Amino acid sequence: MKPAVILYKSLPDDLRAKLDDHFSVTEVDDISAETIQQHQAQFEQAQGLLGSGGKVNGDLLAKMPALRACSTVSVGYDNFDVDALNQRNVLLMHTPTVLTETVADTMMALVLSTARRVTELDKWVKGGEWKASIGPDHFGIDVHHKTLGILGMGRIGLALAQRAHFGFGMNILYNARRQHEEAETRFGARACDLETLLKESDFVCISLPLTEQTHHMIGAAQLKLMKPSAILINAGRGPVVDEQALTAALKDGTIHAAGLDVFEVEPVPADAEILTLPNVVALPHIGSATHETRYGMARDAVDNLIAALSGKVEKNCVNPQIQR
Ligand SMILES: NC(=O)C1=CN([C@@H]2O[C@H](COP(=O)(O)OP(=O)(O)OC[C@H]3O[C@@H](n4cnc5c(N)ncnc54)[C@H](OP(=O)(O)O)[C@@H]3O)[C@@H](O)[C@H]2O)C=CC1
Ligand SMILES: O=CC(=O)O
Repeated sequence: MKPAVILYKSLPDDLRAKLDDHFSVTEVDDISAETIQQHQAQFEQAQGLLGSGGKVNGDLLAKMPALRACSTVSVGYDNFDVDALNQRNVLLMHTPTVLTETVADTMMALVLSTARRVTELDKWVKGGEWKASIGPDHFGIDVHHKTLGILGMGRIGLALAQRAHFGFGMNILYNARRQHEEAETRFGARACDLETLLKESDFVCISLPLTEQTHHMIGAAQLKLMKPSAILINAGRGPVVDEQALTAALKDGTIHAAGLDVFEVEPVPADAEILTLPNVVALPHIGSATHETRYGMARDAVDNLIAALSGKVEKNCVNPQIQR
């Protein structure tokens, strides 16, 4: 008999067929308490769980006693209680690497669109406001040859550094827990403490995971250290930045602008004050959202679950130490 799995994200037809070849699949809309109650027997029997969004914590695990592996269609896994998974010997698989370049492209798009006011001026032109040659009121600021500080010099940070260094001749600063020799030798990146990075960067770019240590790593005190001309880009996770403090800093000129792909609450409420600010470029968490990359992530997530449930994990595992 094929192992039972719960699928809580729709997949392209060919990948769904591959999943069906290996498993007996129950597809659900989400992993809310209501859905679990509706499909109680299937959740109880499931050995695998594949999808993204929604919390996987002790409460859910208690309802899935047969679970052996989770496969998230994302690289970030802050939705998962890894300690609870470890206690139950449940493998957690994720999709690093496949999305790295695409997310770095998105970050560079936020750098350019905030600095050159692309979305603001697009609205202005389409609103019929362009009636004469533009003057300083509509000027932006240069990106090339400025200093770009990266918080989190992992896979995505490195890909961003490559673009900024080779594409735009930028100086690169970074802050991480350990030294990243590749970034230093290939892109001339300089490791520095958070305070120095905030003080010296023209662009502060966040590609950090959300953890207890990174939660609100950027708050009012940190924003005050930044240059008034500086721009904050966040494509890591919303709660790494205190959004209320950021809103205040953008309103009172503590910093110049922000480009945000992620928010403390997602979807960001339509009446959030931060969305009313002209110096904010807001995106709906599209870091990896291209057809090619989203397909690649779904493909990897399916392969990851097959590997995990057949005892053949070689990569993409968050907690390989618990392999039985
Ligand atoms: N907006 C979007 O759509 C997307 C967002 N993301 C987010 O980007 C994050 C990063 O992805 P990726 O680059 O692949 O991950 P990596 O694990 O490769 O990189 C994470 C980096 O963060 C650093 N870091 C972690 N904790 C701390 C800390 N407390 N202080 C300083 N540095 C820290 C790590 O430091 P060290 O190297 O020293 O260990 C590492 O350099 C994901 O976890 C996810 O949250 C990812 C994909 C898409
Ligand atoms: O936010 C997206 C991810 O893959 O993590």
